[in-house]
Amino acid sequence: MQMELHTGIDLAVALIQQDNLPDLLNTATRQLENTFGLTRCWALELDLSGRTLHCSGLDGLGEFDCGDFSHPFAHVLQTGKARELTRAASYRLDHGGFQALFDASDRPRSLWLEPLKGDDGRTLGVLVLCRDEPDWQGITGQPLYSGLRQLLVHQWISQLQSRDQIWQRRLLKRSLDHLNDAETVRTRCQQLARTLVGNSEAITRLRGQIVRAAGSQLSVLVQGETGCGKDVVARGIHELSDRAEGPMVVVNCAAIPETLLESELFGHTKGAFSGADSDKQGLLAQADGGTLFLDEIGDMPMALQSKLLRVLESRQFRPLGAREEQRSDFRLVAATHQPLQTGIEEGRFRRDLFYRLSQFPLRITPLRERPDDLEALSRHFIRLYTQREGAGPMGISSHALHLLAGYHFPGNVRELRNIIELACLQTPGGDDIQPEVLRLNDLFGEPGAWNRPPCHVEDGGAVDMPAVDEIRDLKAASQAFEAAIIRERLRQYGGNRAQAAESLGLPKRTLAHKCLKYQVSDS
Ligand SMILES: Nc1ncnc2c1ncn2[C@@H]1O[C@H](COP(=O)(O)OP(=O)(O)OP(=O)(O)O)[C@@H](O)[C@H]1O
Repeated sequence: MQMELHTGIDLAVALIQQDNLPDLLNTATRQLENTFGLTRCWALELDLSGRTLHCSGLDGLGEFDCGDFSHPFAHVLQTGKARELTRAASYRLDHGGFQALFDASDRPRSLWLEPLKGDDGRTLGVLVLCRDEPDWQGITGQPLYSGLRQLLVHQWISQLQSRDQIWQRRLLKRSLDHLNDAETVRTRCQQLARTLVGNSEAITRLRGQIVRAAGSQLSVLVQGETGCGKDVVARGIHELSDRAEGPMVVVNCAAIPETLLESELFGHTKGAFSGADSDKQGLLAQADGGTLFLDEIGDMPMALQSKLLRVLESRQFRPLGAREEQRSDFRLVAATHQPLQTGIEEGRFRRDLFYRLSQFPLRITPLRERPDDLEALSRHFIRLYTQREGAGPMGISSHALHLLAGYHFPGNVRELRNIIELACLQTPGGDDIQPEVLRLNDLFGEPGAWNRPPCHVEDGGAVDMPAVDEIRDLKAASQAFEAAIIRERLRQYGGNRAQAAESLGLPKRTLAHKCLKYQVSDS
């Protein structure tokens, strides 16, 4: 009796010491084997779904579907009662998992199958005892057996509870993280809405994407028509990123002459080429710790594209004339208004560079496809104008907004901004902008928009201009004239910039620069 008490206490202590379910089941089954002289003992665990019993140690065969009555455990669970299974009956059961268990138990003469339930009726699993002596009453009738069995059930439940608690805590943490995450995204989107204005679905979605892009180190490719806000997006990414304290270096690949672009980007040493009279740090080096914004990436020459690809892969580069490689840790944001896909098909843009640039692609919807943004943007530009010029408060009438809504804005938001600023100039402080002062089509207009006699240019094409005595701003008038000529010439050459540039005696890059400046589209 004394002996049995000691054994019982030792066994109980061993069970209580186990701090996870697999160890508990393993210890309990080994104890039962040793204490009661079993050939083998198994503890099958019912999973959370209540549909499958799991038995470890059967090499991938230890899954028992509770609805499959070709193994004996389904019966035991269904009846909730313990039963004996003889060797002869075991042979007849055609279930791979059960046969594996039977084999691994040395094909005993008898098996005792006992369902285990908690006090609350919750089924935990099935206990399987194997031995060659079929007298089960001699074991299951012993107080030591029932004590151990009870303790096993108790510990099993408490392991499940603590596992539940861990899951609950993890779940709670995950949803809190998610909430925090959602809250951060929401605050950052609000912050961004001050510079990237608009309430349309497209812009709201874009703001969310920008916040996510900013939180990563991925290269971002911003695509969108001219004037739709690519620069604003790039700045937003920089300012919301953890590089915000670092520099933001902006390079317009279309505006820098091809011959200079490489030395501008990579820098050079003194004497690297004629005219290089001192060392010069390149823009890549300047962007170290910050963001490099390559605008109009589609205009980057092929030779430079390969070099850029190498830099992006290694973050290393060699200034012109230098012996040593340099390192720069920058995040790249690139932008283009031209579809790079066409450039790739025409062999002007490297496909591998395209993939490298567009790890996080962003596309800005043209303004004409998001009329919901017109009012917010107009009011934003009015506010900027009145603050800058110190003008009195101003609004915009519903008729004026209606007129704007019917316009197609080929120059996108930049064009809207110009239109609003011009209208502000003609609206007295305290008033609302009226439709009459909205000069739509000024730079992009179809012939006749200015309602003036056409001014003929040398090749016979007609360009509409205001009457000379109506001109109040010479610079604006000459620029409008220049833009009109370029537009007309591009139209003549079906949008071919190379031919249009040649016919006007301009380098292609200068024409590209002017198109950019005046928002003249190729079509
Ligand atoms: N959503 C917006 N909210 C406020 N201002 C905007 C928005 N989108 C564009 N703008 C303004 O419109 C003008 C043109 O925008 P931006 O320079 O970013 O366009 P872009 O797409 O980079 O043009 P480009 O193709 O010529 O490089 C800027 O004055 C910019 O501040």
